[in-house]
Amino acid sequence: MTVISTMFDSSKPVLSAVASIALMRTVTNELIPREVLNFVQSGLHHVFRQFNAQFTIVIEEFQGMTRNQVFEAAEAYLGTKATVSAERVKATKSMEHKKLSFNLDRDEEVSDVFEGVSVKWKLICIQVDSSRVRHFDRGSSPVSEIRSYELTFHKKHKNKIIDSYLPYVMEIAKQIKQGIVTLKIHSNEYNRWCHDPIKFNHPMSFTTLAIDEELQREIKNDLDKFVRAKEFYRRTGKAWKRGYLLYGPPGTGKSSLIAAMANYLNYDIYDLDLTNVGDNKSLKQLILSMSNRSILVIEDIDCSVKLQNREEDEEVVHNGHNNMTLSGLLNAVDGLWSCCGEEHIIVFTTNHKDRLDPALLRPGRMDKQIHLSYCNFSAFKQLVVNYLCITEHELFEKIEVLLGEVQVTPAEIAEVLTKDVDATECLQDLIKFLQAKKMVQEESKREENSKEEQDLGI
Ligand SMILES: Nc1ncnc2c1ncn2[C@@H]1O[C@H](COP(=O)(O)OP(=O)(O)OP(=O)(O)O)[C@@H](O)[C@H]1O
Ligand SMILES: [Mg+2]
Repeated sequence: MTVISTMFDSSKPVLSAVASIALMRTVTNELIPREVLNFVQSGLHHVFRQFNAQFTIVIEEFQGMTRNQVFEAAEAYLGTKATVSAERVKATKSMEHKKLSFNLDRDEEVSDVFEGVSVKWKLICIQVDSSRVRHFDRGSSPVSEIRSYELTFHKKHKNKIIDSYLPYVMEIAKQIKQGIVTLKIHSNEYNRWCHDPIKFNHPMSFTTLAIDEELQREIKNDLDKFVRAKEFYRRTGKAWKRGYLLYGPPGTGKSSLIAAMANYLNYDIYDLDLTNVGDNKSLKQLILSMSNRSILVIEDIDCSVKLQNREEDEEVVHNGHNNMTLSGLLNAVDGLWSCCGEEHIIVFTTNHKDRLDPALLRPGRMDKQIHLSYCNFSAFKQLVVNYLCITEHELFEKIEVLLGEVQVTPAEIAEVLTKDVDATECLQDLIKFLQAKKMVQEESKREENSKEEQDLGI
């Protein structure tokens, strides 16, 4: 008994351990058969090897004064796991977030499995004298604890964890962040963006947008490719931006498509009113102050300021208070994109593509030109789902024929479909509306033809 108490004498841990091992060896060598001893020893050896085979990555919250992005990502990612496997979590919700979020509490552990590999996360918090802490939390108040995550796993999976798991955590965190942050729409007040952007609550999405199915698929694929192409843009030295020109008659869904794009990508919108911009320098400032992952929208580019005629650029174009030029616009846009800012989409809209200066349409400037046209049957069916909640009706056949003969915008159809609560009555009204429109369009076509014939002297 005396020996055992010496063994655990904490003042002499090394000597005690050596003494106890020697004693145990003597005792066991005499009492336990050699084979059993070998077996036990190899088992213990295996256990120790297993124990030592753990590898730990420490992810500190701050790198100097800036917050470590890996820590932020881990925090968001583990928030989704915490309620499942931790025993104590913290719940938070701020004004700008839609949902509750959960975080690990101090010293809590969460396990995770990635492609068959088990890992363990632990939040370590060390209390420190706040006067000695050199970094600040987001609200700029001194923090009194240093936080870090420890990510532990078997050594043999080191490459997989570093090359695949951590990038996966970063990606998931990004998606989570997108899901909880509400979108904003910024508008310019003369030469600067308003301080208080408005919450962007437009319900339009690619599910409710009534455009041709094929076109919709094409646009979504294009956006997906753009978002995934960071590496491509970096490798090719191109700025990570994409320009869209949306053109078509009023009421065909250009603004609705912009809303659907913003909701799809979770990008803020910067709605730039060019008539409100003083000069080229202010325009450049406005574009430079946009945040990453956002859509710059310039609606009705053909009529917002007098930019159509490039020759006039040589002189300054005066539009009331506006001293802005087309070259100014193009330079601001290209200048920004070639040096700073990431994941920017710019959308110009117009009802009259033919009135635009070719410089605006040059390849590389507008990467994609999207024609939003009159309503076809596939777009009509989407509108009916939106407004009447039906997918089939006996009157559809008749409407399909009429839609092939009449130029009608989704906005016009939407208006008719909201007039009545009864689906059949709405569709009957729509048929009447389309028939009347058909007559008017045929009449004006006849007039046009006879005018042409007169001009040609037939
Ligand atoms: N393709 C569409 N899908 C669903 N709704 C549409 C569509 N097009 C138009 N609408 C309906 O019509 C309204 C007006 O459409 P929107 O403002 O998108 O047209 P626009 O092409 O931007 O017109 P403008 O050229 O006058 O700016 C929308 O609020 C929406 O209710
Ligand atoms: Mg519009």
